[in-house]
Amino acid sequence: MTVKKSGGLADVVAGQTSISTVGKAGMGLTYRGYSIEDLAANAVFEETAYLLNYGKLPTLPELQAYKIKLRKLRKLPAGLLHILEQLPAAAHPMDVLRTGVSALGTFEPESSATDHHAVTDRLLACSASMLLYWHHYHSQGIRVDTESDCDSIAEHFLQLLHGHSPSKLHEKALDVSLTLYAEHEFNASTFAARVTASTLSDAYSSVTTGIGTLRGNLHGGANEAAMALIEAFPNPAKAEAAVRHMLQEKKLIMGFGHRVYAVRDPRSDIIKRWSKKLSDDAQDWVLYDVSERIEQIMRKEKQLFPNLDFYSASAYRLLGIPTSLFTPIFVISRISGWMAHLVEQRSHNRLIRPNADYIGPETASWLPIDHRS
Ligand SMILES: CC(=O)SCCNC(=O)CCNC(=O)[C@H](O)C(C)(C)COP(=O)(O)OP(=O)(O)OC[C@H]1O[C@@H](n2cnc3c(N)ncnc32)[C@H](O)[C@@H]1OP(=O)(O)O
Ligand SMILES: O=C([O-])CC(=O)C(=O)O
Repeated sequence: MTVKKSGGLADVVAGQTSISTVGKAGMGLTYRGYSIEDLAANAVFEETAYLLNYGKLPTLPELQAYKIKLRKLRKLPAGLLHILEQLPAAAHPMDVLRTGVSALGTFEPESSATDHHAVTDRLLACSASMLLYWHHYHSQGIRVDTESDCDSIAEHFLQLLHGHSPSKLHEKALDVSLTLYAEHEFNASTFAARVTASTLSDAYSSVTTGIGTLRGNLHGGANEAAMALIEAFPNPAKAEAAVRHMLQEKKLIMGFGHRVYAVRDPRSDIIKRWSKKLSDDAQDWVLYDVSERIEQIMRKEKQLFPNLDFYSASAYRLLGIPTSLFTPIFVISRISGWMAHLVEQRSHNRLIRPNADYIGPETASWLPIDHRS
């Protein structure tokens, strides 16, 4: 008999949501009722973010207006540029984004006069600007202009990173990835962001909470950890030997397993196909072949499947993205989900404050300081 592990709020229903379904038999992953497969195949990320935050798919004029609105919000305040310049070159980009979002909240605080959509739009539009302004300033001493006419967030990101327009294939690959990462019910970072919202805190605080929670390797940080693993191997045979050894040593293989999904993460199949397409385009299959071999071993030895983070790693590398920017891309996308949850939490708010089972010492008699050893 398998004994189920306790703890970590596993299997606890902590509230209701109408934003997405995760792991519901017969439904799969949906955002506001639309399947992730349909969204990845047909929607652009801005359409997905609109759906999550406005509760319906935009019409063509609404989508065009939304994209234009986001395009105009890419410029950063001078004070924030100054702060980004002061951050260390060795900082992790997740810390840079966490600090950047927090700082933006001081320059453009959410007030009763500002609706939450304004914060969502601003953060969606300018988080790539923050990240890549800091990146170029510290890696090359260049102050990049973060304003651009790029049509999409994906194009804006890749153009700012590489200094030239991405191919349509590259833009679409990143765009699909943003849609896949946008929302996932009560995952750890969203739940943490909702806890913050439940105290009636501001939207920047919720998003900052989300970033801090996403950063760890058991959550968003797994895409960077998966890359470190995959790129350590020159071929599938070496990967197989090393992963078998890691499993014997009871090590975690990042990018595998999931708290809610039991047999597959539906997003993984989609990003895996994009990883293959990008490998074919580059005529370079090493990362893909190594990844597939690791997937085979994990299925065979542990009955574990890749989650979204695993094939995102090779896909991002094929887009020429440095590993330390992988989890920040997750942030750029997940802002849409965090903000949709903040609004949902606020719409019927009650402070989130569970109980704990006390397992500490019985009442102790007070010990004066000179009696302590
Ligand atoms: C987009 C996302 O955030 S998806 C998640 C990204 N995170 C990762 O990929 C990190 C690697 N994966 C994991 O650590 C886990 O699978 C989690 C954190 C995602 C889920 O954790 P939990 O639901 O608590 O699963 P739990 O840790 O109890 O795993 C059950 C068993 O499978 C094993 N297991 C789970 N995932 C892995 C893995 N990736 N590699 C090796 N073994 C694993 C555990 O060691 C555990 O074995 P045990 O019962 O012998 O101790
Ligand atoms: O749902 C989870 O626990 C983690 C995850 O896949 C996500 O946040 O996308």
